[in-house]
This record gives sequence, structure tokens and C-alpha cells, in this order.
Amino acid sequence: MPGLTDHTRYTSMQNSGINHYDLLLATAAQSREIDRLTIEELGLPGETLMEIAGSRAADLLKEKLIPGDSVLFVCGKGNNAGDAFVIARLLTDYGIHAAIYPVMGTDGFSDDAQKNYDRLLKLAGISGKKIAVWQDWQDPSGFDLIVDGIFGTGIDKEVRQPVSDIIGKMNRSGIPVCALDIPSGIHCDTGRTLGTAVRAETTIQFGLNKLGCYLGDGPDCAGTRVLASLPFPNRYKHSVSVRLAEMNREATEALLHTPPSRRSHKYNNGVVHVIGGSPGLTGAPAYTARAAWTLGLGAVSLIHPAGWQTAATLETPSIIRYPAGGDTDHHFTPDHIEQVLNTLREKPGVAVIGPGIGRNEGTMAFCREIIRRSEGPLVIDADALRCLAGAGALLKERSEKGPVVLTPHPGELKALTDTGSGDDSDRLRAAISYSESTGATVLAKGNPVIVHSAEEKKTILTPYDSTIFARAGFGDILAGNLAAFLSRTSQPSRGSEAALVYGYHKWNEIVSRGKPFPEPSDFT
Ligand SMILES: NC(=O)C1=CN([C@@H]2O[C@H](COP(=O)(O)OP(=O)(O)OC[C@H]3O[C@@H](n4cnc5c(N)ncnc54)[C@H](O)[C@@H]3O)[C@@H](O)[C@H]2O)[C@@H](O)CC1
Ligand SMILES: Nc1ncnc2c1ncn2[C@@H]1O[C@H](COP(=O)(O)OP(=O)(O)O)[C@@H](O)[C@H]1O
Ligand SMILES: [K+]
Repeated sequence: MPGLTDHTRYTSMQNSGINHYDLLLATAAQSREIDRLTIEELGLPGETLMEIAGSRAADLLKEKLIPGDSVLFVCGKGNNAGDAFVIARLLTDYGIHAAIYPVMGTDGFSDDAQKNYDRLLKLAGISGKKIAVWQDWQDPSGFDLIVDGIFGTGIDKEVRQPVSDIIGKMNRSGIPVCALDIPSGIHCDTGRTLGTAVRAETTIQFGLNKLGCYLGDGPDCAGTRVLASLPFPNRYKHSVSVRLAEMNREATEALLHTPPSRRSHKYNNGVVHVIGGSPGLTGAPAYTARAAWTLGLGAVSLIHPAGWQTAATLETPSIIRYPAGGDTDHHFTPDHIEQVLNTLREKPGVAVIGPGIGRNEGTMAFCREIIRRSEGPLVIDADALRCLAGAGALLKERSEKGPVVLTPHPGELKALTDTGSGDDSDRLRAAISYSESTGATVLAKGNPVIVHSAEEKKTILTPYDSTIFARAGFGDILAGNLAAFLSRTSQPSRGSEAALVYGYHKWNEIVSRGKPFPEPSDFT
């Protein structure tokens, strides 16, 4: 068999006909509760769900396997093993040579796993097909695929011997692994490795995407992620509040063509003001302003300390400059507050504060006052985020006046929220709790990017590798793009999602034009 190396089918399955529910990312408890409701309230037996899950997965695998191929099923004792037994039965009937390795023995299977183990052996009996049941690990060379049915969402402690040893052998075998639901050893809620974890080429998730396949070690261990649908009523999925960003380019760009609305509030939506700059950091606010301008706004202004005027590399004459203070002012200080607030009031729009602004003490005091006294949509980026340490109350008050989006990278998020180790799961928790306590939307940069809007009670994760943007200047571009999108929508999470998705498609467009490593200036 050719192996599961051709990912196009999986990828296209993931991208085609996406509906909102296919983007949800569930925790283990949410998965269990949705299972429970479907079984107990709707009355669809768990055994039926397992049959559907197994048959969806078998159909996917049949596209990659031909009769005569050999598949090793490595199984635990829970329902994840039950799924594997269903697949083994269906593939055996299709002409695959199956071997089963129950790594923890054959006693104590869950009820549904036991039923399907018995059915598998019965099928072998009635059809005269031989199914090898391994007692110990054997040399797997000669197998075309290993199916990982050891642990699914039910893992609750570190993987120990002998299972950890077997996982190591699976990983070193060189044979492609297809994980069922989640790679065994990955925690469903955090993506953390519980001692050791399967490294799969493909992961077939059942019913709902699993949060752990998108956080921490999850993406590396899961490989290509596929969703096989189960008949869980959508009504039961409403408890899941985390989802993937919708990578729809057309819808994203259409938002840019939404005319500045004269909706509820008085702000002119076609205007962005960028407040930033300090010695040595003149490029950052220029990038931000240009990134906003290229998205078709009515007006973009750059408000900067007057002292660095001559050093600025702006190159876009349409961007209006507002030098603050006099020629000897190289940093923003509290002396500039009234002048800057007057500029913001003259032409209401979206303000971005922070690119290249520096961390000088006077500048921090300036930032706090601008944040406190400005009105309307506000993006707080880069060093301006540092002025918020211990100023949650200020932010809370400000968020009541208009949407505020913070764009911390992991270091800034840590400083803001005092989180622990700072892995993805910590970032997720920190972004949600800081947003909830302050009312601001948090766009936590990193891989994945995590957006949480307290106002909309939504959390969004990027589904692509965002490390492509880990080059100096892309944070500034994102801040400008974000401000432009916020000028077109009153929903901060929608504006944030759109800015991220826009950047991703723009990146691919530049790469497809023959430039392998796009740079920030390509976005302006
Ligand atoms: N019930 C349902 O409606 C469905 C469940 N499905 C499958 O069921 C899976 C969840 O099944 P389960 O809840 O039975 O859990 P798992 O199959 O993930 O396995 C949990 C079992 O392993 C044991 N265990 C957990 N951590 C361990 C460790 N570190 N070392 C040794 N043993 C450990 C537990 O005590 C339990 O017996 C899903 O991931 C999915 O694959 C699917 O069949 C779809 C439908
Ligand atoms: N379109 C995008 N999609 C996903 N992530 C993005 C995008 N644009 C920027 N980023 C994130 O922003 C980070 C860069 O911002 P930052 O670390 O503040 O750097 P800088 O200030 O040097 O520009 C990237 O590592 C990435 O996490
Ligand atoms: K698994």
C-alpha cells in the first residue's frame, strides 16, 4: 500500500463543506458529556456510536489501503480500543490482514470494547480469516499501517510501563501510525504529553475535534487531523466555546469591503490612528500604519514623538503624521497627553497604541492616561502592554467605553497575567481569565494564536502553523491589519480572526508568487 503519505484527501476533507460545528474543539469532559447526552437523552446506544465511528474511520483507511495490506491494531481497554476493534473487523472483511495487540491484556475491556472484540473474533471464525492476537510486541516490519487505539479521551494519568515502552516501539518502527481520536498519551484538554505519546501521521477524531490535538505537543503528535462526524445533535455541542478560526478567504476579504457603518456609535469606521515610536524603534509604528492603510481605509494617521520625525521611514505620503511635542521630544511623556487626545477626538476611529513606543517611565504613564481617557475601539500592542501590569481595573473601566483588543506575545502575556510555565494550555487559560476579568479581548500571539473575547464569550485558535510569522515586524503588521478590520466590525473576535486569517492567506499568496520567506514589507 502506498502508505498514508498523501494528505490531500484528508486536508480537503478538513476544509470542504466546513460548518460551524466542525470547527469546535472539545475537552475530555465536554466529549464525555456529549456522548452521555446522546446515549442517555437521545437514546442512541454507545455501541451504535462506536459502530459509526469505526465505520467512518474504516472508510477513510480504505482509501489508502488495498486488500492484501497488513494492519496492526495496538489497543488498550477502553472505548478507544472498541473503535479499533470495529475498524479491524470492517477492514478484515475488506481483505486486510489484521493483527491485534492488546497491550494491557484481554481482561477488563469496557463493555462496548468487549462486544466488538468478540465480534471481531467471531468474524474471523465465520469467514475463515486469520486474525493474529499478539501476547507480546513482535517485529512489525511487513505491516503497512499501525492503528493506535490505546487511549482516547479517557487517559487520566501518566503512561507507564509496559505501555510507554510499546509506544516508543511504535514510534521507532518507521511504519505510519493512524491515531484514533487523539494520539495515545496526549492529554485531551492541554495537549501535554503524559510521559510518552504516540507520534501519528494521521489522527481521525470522532464527532468533535479534540482541543489536545491543537495545543502543546498535540499538533506534532497528531500529524494530519481529520474529523469523522458522529450523529451528536448540534444542540448538545453548545457547551463547547473554543473553536478553530475559519480559514475562509472570501468572507474575510469581503469584510474589508463593508462600508464604514453609521451604526450605533458615532465613530467614523474608516480611520485608524497609530500611536508609537521612540529612538531606534521608528520602523514599528510605520509598519503598523502602512499595514492598516493597505487595507483600504479612509484615513490613517501616525502619532509619534516629534523628535524622531526626520528618522522615520514612512514612504507613504497618504499617512498623516501628527508629531507630538517639540523637536527635542524623543519619547512620549505625560506632556503629550492632551495633544494626542485632541488628535484622537478630531477624527474618531480605531486607535493602536504601542508599536515601538518603548518602556520609559514617562511613556508608561502617558500610555495609561491615553488608555484611560480615549474612547472607541483600541488596540494595545507591544510595549504599551507593559503599562498594564497591575492595572486590570483601569482596563476594565476602559473596556466599558469601547472594544479593547490586547495583542501580547507569550512573554508579554506572562508579564501581564503572571502565568506559570507558559505552555499553550497556560496561555489558553491566561488569555481567557485575563479577558474575562478585564472585559478586553485578548489576542495571545504564539503557535497557535489564541483569541478570547469576554464580550462574545468566544475563544478562537489558529489551525495553521503561525511560526511562519515569527520574524521581526510581523507583530506590527498584525496590529495594523487588526485595527483595519476592527474599523469594519463591531465584534472584536471577528476582527481579530479576520486579521489573522487575512495574514495567513496573504502569506501564501506571496509564497506562491515565488518568494519563499515573505517579509513584513510585503504586507504593506
Ligand atoms: N462512548 C461513546 O459514545 C464513544 C466513544 N468513543 C471512543 O471512546 C474513547 C473514550 O473511551 P474511554 O472513556 O473508554 O477511554 P479510553 O479508551 O481513552 O481508555 C481509558 C481506559 O484506559 C485506562 N487508563 C487511562 N489512563 C491510563 C494510563 N495512563 N495507563 C493505563 N490505563 C489508563 C482507564 O482506566 C480506562 O480504562 C474516545 O476517545 C473514542 O475513541 C467512540 O467510540 C465514539 C463514541
Ligand atoms: N497572520 C498571522 N497569523 C498568525 N499569527 C500571526 C499573524 N501575524 C502575526 N502573528 C503572530 O505575531 C507574532 C509576531 O509578533 P511579535 O512577537 O510581537 O513580534 P514583532 O513585535 O517583532 O513584530 C508571530 O510570532 C505570530 O505569533
Ligand atoms: K488513540
